Amino acid sequence: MQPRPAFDQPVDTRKGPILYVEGVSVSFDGFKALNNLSLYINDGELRCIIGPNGAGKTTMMDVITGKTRPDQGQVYFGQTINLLALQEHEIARGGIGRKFQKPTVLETLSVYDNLELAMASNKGVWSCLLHTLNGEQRDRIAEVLHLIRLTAQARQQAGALSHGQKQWLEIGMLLMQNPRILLVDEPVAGMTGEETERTAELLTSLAGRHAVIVVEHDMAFVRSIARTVTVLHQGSVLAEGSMDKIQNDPKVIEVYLGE
Ligand SMILES: Nc1ncnc2c1ncn2[C@@H]1O[C@H](COP(=O)(O)OP(=O)(O)OP(=O)(O)O)[C@@H](O)[C@H]1O
Repeated sequence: MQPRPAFDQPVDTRKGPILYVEGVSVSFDGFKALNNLSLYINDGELRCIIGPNGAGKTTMMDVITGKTRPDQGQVYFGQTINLLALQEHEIARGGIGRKFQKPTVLETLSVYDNLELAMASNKGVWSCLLHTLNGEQRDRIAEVLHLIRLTAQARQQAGALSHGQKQWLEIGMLLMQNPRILLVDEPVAGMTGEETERTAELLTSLAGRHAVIVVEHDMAFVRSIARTVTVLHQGSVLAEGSMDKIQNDPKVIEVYLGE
């Protein structure tokens, strides 16, 4: 039940970065949603991406995950794996997981069954649920339940979870595939203050074992988790650095005050 590797070579991160986005441009009817965008993410780092509406954040994630093909540029997973040569499902199975804003958990199944299914996304639902798990697989589910703080809810129907818990379950489902990179889109939208705090703890605990790229509008949340922040504007990187550096950057202040 291990995820099928999409690549026949290991991800080469010996130079540091696990993701290279270089000179990427995407046009929609002549409008440049991404304009010569270059961005490097180190293995295991937690990176926050911010930017005003329409800055290109979603388009950037679409390019990394193979949903949108750029007109120009290169995207590499480690030094050798050309993501632009792969299909969306190959990229997902090969180690780049994406969490969309809206949770897609199976509401009538238990939390546990959702995680079990996520471990074997290429098998049928029933063959997976009828299959007996081995010890290693059970350990992995227990480990992920603990990480996402849903051990006590393991046998509950996913539909009965709070909004925040559903978001964590979805992150857990991605973790079952052991991704090297996790892309997380607005993880705390609609969450309570306490859920937001727990999400910050969860995402920071994942960094190190996974590279985590978080796109988020909530600046207080970004401040609470960010080491390095990248600001996108008009499809390019406007500024990059620590939260303090970003907040005092006149270009960034202008873009945000101009909104
Ligand atoms: N399929 C599309 N067809 C035409 N224009 C598009 C398409 N997708 C995105 N755009 C345009 O490209 C620009 C960048 O959009 P994108 O969704 O990447 O920005 P964003 O930074 O994610 O914004 P938001 O914070 O509002 O989600 C926007 O002006 C958007 O209208």
